[in-house]
Amino acid sequence: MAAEDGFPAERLFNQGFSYTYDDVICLPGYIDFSTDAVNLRTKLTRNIHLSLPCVSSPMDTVTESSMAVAMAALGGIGIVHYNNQATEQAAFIRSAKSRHIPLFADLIFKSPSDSIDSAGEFATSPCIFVTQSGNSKSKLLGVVGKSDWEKLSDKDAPVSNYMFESTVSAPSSYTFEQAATFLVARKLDYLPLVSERDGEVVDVFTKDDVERIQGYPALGMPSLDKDGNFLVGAAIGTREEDKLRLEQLVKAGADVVVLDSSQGNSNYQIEMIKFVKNTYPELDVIAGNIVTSYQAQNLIQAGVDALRVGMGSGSICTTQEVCAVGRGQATAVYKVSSVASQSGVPVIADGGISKSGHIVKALTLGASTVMMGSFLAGSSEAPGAYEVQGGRRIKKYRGMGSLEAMTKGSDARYLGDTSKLKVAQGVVGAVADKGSLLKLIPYTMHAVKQGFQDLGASSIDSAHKLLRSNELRLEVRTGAAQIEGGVHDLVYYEKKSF
Ligand SMILES: NC(=O)C1=CN([C@@H]2O[C@H](COP(=O)(O)OP(=O)(O)OC[C@H]3O[C@@H](n4cnc5c(N)ncnc54)[C@H](O)[C@@H]3O)[C@@H](O)[C@H]2O)C=CC1
Ligand SMILES: O=c1[nH]c(=O)c2[nH+]cn([C@@H]3O[C@H](COP(=O)(O)O)[C@@H](O)[C@H]3O)c2[nH]1
Ligand SMILES: [K+]
Repeated sequence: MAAEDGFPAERLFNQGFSYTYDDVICLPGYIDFSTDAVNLRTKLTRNIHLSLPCVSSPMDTVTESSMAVAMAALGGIGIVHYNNQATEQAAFIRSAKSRHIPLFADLIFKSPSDSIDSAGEFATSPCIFVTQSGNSKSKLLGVVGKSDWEKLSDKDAPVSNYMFESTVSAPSSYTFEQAATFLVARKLDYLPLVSERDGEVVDVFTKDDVERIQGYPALGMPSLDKDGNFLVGAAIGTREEDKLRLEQLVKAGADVVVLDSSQGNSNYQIEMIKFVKNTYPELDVIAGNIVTSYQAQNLIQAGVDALRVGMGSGSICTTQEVCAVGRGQATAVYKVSSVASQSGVPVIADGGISKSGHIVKALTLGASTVMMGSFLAGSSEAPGAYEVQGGRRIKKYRGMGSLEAMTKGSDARYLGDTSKLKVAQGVVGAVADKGSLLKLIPYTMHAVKQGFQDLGASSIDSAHKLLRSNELRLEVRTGAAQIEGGVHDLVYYEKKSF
């Protein structure tokens, strides 16, 4: 029996302090396996398994179709936001479910009689597709490549005059490897991927994409539904109209629904959980957000399949300042998961993740997955374009409770209902460019595996066993210990993570 050292979680988190990830530190355990032997396979909900514990947040600057596709391709999942009309949210889900490759081309369509005004029209795609309707909802007639258009003498001519009609395409069911082989073998610059069902162009795959994706770490096991399509989640609210919204989302193929509120322990959520469970018994429901055991018990009793934990911990959140309600995220995750684990309900640690070490702590303190907003919002798969500010590439990131997001939401959801008083619980800001998720997530997960190895946990389950058996030992870091734990006393340094 080893000498008593450090505190077990149940003692550390019962002293009346609200701790966040940075306040606590895990003491190392015993290593008898390699980093590569660490398996991060986990559960999002009672019935949904993921090969990575990563979830993207339902925010309008984080998760639309490109994010959902990339997250699922990596083995995590994206939750599509609902700050829009139900038809738009359903379209994001349909689009993500129709893809098999983590690409993010923003396709441009023209009808045969349209012309192309400027090279700027090719900004997001190397080619422009021509269909009868001028949108994706009809069969592909031809393609115009940017370099071909630039060589034209009469640029005002309708595209039908010069489009390339016998375009080579591949079925949208192709995997990355199949499509890459096809493109390389035929020496193509780009390859449209076309739905076998109706001939619609689902995506376009370029030579650059092949090279880019081949330069990233190998994709792990993707998150797929029973038909082999990517798993995609969707968020909704708890109002009457959200029931109608949900009907459209389920038709579009949503695999799981998140009831998105800042304080989930309400009659509105409990009623909605019951409605969803009665109407769609096959659909898993994630409720929240919550931070206490009491809140957890209520939602578990109502029949939730997972709990989303975090109130005011998010990078853009001002809830604790405005409402004086919430909890330090480490305490919240530990307390909720202690109750939820007794009923087999997985916990999603939502908000406050800015480093791989935070992910290690969240999972070690009982969470099965982490949900991230700011960590992912600077990736190329997040919605919106990059801007350059002070020589840095940045992307906009905003809270869903910011005035700006609420105004947009009310316009879309409540058809311009501006009569309600709105008080912000979030801010509008920006985050730094992080490149593609296809690189960011594998490196981050490798760092998490290194943390697990140090702890002596070869899986998320074994980390939870160490926690519950009190073998996991923790301590609170003083302010000085936190400074010591970071980089210090250097005149100059460059921090490059991978
Ligand atoms: N995790 C966090 O710390 C926080 C997250 N947020 C995010 O901001 C967004 C908005 O959050 P909330 O303001 O909590 O949204 P919400 O729509 O759940 O709640 C807004 C207000 O409407 C009320 N309400 C909900 N359903 C109702 C019904 N059926 N009938 C009557 N009243 C009803 C609620 O009680 C609340 O007062 C969400 O995306 C949320 O995730 C906002 C603040 C904190
Ligand atoms: O108090 C809040 N006001 C807001 O406007 C807001 N918008 C999002 N969220 C929550 O923050 C989480 C993302 O946090 P991170 O950027 O730290 O990952 C998200 O997943 C949400 O739980 C909000 N909280
Ligand atoms: K905060």
